[in-house]
Amino acid sequence: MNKTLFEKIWQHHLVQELDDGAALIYIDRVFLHERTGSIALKSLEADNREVVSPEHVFCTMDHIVDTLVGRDDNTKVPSGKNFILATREACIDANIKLFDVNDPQQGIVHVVSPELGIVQPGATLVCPDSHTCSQGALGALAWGIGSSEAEHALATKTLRVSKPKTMKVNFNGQLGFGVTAKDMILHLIGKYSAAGGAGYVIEFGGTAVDALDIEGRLTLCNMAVEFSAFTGLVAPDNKAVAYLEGREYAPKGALWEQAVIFWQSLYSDEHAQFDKTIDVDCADISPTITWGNSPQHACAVDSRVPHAPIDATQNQLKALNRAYEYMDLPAGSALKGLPIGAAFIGSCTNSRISDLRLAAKVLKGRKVADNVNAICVPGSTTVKRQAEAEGLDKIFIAAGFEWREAGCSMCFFAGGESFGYRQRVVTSTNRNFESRQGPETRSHLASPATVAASAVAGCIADVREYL
Ligand SMILES: CC(C)[C@H](C(=O)O)[C@@H](O)C(=O)O
Ligand code: SF4
Repeated sequence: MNKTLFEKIWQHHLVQELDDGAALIYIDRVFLHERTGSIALKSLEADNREVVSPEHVFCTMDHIVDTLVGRDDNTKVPSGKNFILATREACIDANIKLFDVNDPQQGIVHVVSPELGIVQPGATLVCPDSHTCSQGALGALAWGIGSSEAEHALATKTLRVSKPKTMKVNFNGQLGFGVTAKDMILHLIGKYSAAGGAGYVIEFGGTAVDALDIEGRLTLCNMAVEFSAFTGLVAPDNKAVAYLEGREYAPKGALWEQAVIFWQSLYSDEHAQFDKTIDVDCADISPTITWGNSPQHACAVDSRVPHAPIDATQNQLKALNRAYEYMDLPAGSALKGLPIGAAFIGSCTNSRISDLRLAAKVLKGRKVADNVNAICVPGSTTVKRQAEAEGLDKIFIAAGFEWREAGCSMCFFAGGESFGYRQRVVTSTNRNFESRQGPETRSHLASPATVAASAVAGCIADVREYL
């Protein structure tokens, strides 16, 4: 007894302890995408190995696929089409379920998997993509791997894993007005650094996490990897059960009843020991935005770019000076009111229906400022259709947003499109690394509500003034 949720899932999947402290872990599901999945499948084929259990493998076109309306297999990025064609062919050969370019269920892997009930509480799921941690929101052990590990998982349904330490992060109290799951995770990383979770699997809990809906928990877990964690997860509760019921790949009938009973055993026991615990008081969290070139450069939207701490090391000083220079924002600059050139709502962090509803609430009856290139890319075709059924597309378009097809799009320059040289972008994505959204783009990570408010204002804005 007295096990953490992670320990329970680990024990259920332990095939064998290995000599060096690592373990062989059983893998329930593998999800692939055209950027890295095609490489794993091709290499498996070259080695004359087979996908051992194709019914547990899924693949989607999200990273390179174009998101312009009327798209086909052609892409903005040279050679992108080859990835799409190779992925399609490999999935057909291996008999893998593919959510192809114009499939009604296509979308970003971490949006599609929960949406279709492919990820489930207590399961292990891997994908050669770092934001697989998102899917821990449903109480699964889901983590990002490399292409060669994906090959191993495809061929053997197992993976060699070094056991992570355990961390509990409690978000206590209630979220303030205008504060979302995105602000929670940016605040955490801003306070404890982008390396704060290194070596740990993090269970998120506390009253504010209990109060989040599943989509908010997906956003929270999405950025566990930006905290350097092995992955993040949330214990499945009644909301998780209700969320999964009736979804296409969720169990049905008697299997559903059995699954729910099992899922109800998935929580950390009262006296379970974590290697580390962090308590966050939600009263301290404001709408949060990043100012620099790392997700740890996060601060309240109504604050100023921080000065280097007096005890900063030479390396820290160097990194801070680079961030000030790259972002063209000296220490002490106010964030609110800083003019922007673009606004992006999308990505596996914040492109679900609740994100679009929230942004539409801000945009309704308002117009995007002149000179702001505003783009909304729904996370999946299902989200897009749902938004259209609710009339949200009309609100986005009337405000001056471009309304796109689903995919990773401009979260990641690999899609071949960019916001332009040194453009300042307020973005609902998860990475603000240098040139992430195009050559020397200056990305400010924030919630979709803050992105919408900033698009309207033409500068970084405090969403509380727009709700
Ligand atoms: C291309 C892919 C491997 C990459 C990742 O692993 O995260 C991408 O999704 C990203 O967000 O940078
Ligand atoms: S939306 Fe962005 S962060 Fe998410 S998987 Fe795609 S490229 Fe990676």
